[in-house]
Amino acid sequence: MSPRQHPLLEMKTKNPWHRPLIICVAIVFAVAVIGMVTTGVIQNRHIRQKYKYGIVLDAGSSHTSVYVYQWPAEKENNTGMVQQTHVCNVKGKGISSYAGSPDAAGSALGECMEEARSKVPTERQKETPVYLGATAGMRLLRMENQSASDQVLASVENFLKVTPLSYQGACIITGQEEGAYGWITVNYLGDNFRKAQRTMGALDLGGASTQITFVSGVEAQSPQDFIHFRLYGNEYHVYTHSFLCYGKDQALRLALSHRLRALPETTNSTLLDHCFHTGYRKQKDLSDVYDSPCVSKQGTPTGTFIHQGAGNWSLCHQHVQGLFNFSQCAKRSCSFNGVFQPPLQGTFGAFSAFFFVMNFLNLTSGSLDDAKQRLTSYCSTPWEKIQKDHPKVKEKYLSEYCFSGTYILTLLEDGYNFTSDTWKEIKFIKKIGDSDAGWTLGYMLNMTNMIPAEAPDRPPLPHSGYVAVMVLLALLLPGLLFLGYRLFRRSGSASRKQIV
Ligand SMILES: O=P(O)(O)OP(=O)(O)OP(=O)(O)OC[C@H]1O[C@@H](n2cnc3c(O)ncnc32)[C@H](O)[C@@H]1O
Ligand SMILES: [Ca+2]
Repeated sequence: MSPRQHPLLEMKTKNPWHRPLIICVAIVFAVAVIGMVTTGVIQNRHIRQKYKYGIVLDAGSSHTSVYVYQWPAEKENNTGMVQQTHVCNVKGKGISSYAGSPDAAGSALGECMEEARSKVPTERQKETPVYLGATAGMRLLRMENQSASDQVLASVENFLKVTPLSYQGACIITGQEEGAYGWITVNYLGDNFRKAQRTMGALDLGGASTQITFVSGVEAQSPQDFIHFRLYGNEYHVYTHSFLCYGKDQALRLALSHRLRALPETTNSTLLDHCFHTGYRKQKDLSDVYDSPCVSKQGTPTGTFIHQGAGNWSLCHQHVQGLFNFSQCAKRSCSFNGVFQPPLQGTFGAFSAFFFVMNFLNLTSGSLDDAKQRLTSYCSTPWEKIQKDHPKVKEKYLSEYCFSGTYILTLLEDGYNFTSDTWKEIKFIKKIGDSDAGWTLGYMLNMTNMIPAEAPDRPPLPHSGYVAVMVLLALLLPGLLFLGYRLFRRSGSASRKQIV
């Protein structure tokens, strides 16, 4: 009998797509696939990221900078999310220089505040916090003249209060806070907290103070030099010390005053300075040296002196060493001036003037001995050649690089106890990613509670992993159903064949 004549075999060769059940299953399957793809596309379409913003004013001794930060609105507590998007340097000197005309301190911030505001979308401005932190320049002014310092702070406060932003306050931060926030900044930017990896110490050299901060396993000898942090579920025992008057401008004043002491008290006497280049000669006011609580004086010195360079690094080094007291230490170990410092630990990020000066002198890499040799040759270069080689550099900075470089080497080696071996642990840095190394970011993270003490609980899979697994399973299931159906049919028809 031919297959055409047998009704059962005839049914077997019929096109299965004509069966209503198969058609239904195919339609449902197609709708499910289309639905899945559409949901995936809609769900993952590009959503315009919403950002939050924060502004911090760093009112330093030498100048004020305005920093704008931004971070994704829904990821506030994920570390590494805050980025610096803009910085504006306020024209003129630091706010402490307005002691004689405090009313002008606030309006001096105008241009930069306008620029910073323009970086924040209008609808976010009302909720954008603004903080001003003043550092060593204002600490010195407060020591000298509390009412002048209050008036300067009131002036900046009155100015910032009337901007459309959310003003949160202006204050003089302590040296310890300055050191700790600088340490938080470099480690936040290095993602060391979230990854629970070794932290980096922070070295900050300003105009009026300098800070050293690092994690130490040593028991606290002087509790005031230690801060305890619990960040992201990890404990940090951090040593920090700020040396007021040991920023590079105040150190230069101190050095000049030591040398002036040895001169006869006649006006316009010549001070021969080995930290300045031969050929450098300038008449300066005594008040520029003595007008600071960092410099001891009798009465109010007035008049002028001739500042003349003599370019000799080893003599300059000796003079600079004279600014520190290395002999007295009542604690187990000291940096200088009898200040406790535990043994150095780990790598260090050295920023602000540490970077400006060492970068100019090309000393950011190489050994300590190298640095000394190159500085010896730099300091002995005549002033005329230095000026010719660097016509675009500000004369004040240019004339001071020999002193500043020598001061930095002395502070790091004799002061903080870095050696030829540990020198390589110092990384001279300006920025990490797009953000400047400095205390301002750490300050804002702290004020806005953006680094939680505990790490937030996370689902075991990241979102993308979860979506991939679900899609894979969703595709696999109909496939398996179809395979099962085919197998079922095959075994069904085989048993029917046997019956036939
Ligand atoms: O922290 P405080 O002590 O309050 O001071 P500051 O915040 O004003 O200090 P900075 O780090 O801004 O600058 C440190 C010093 O470096 C100087 N400086 C800035 N840019 C420089 C450059 O390019 N070359 C050399 N020196 C520079 C500046 O005048 C200060 O004396
Ligand atoms: Ca500073």
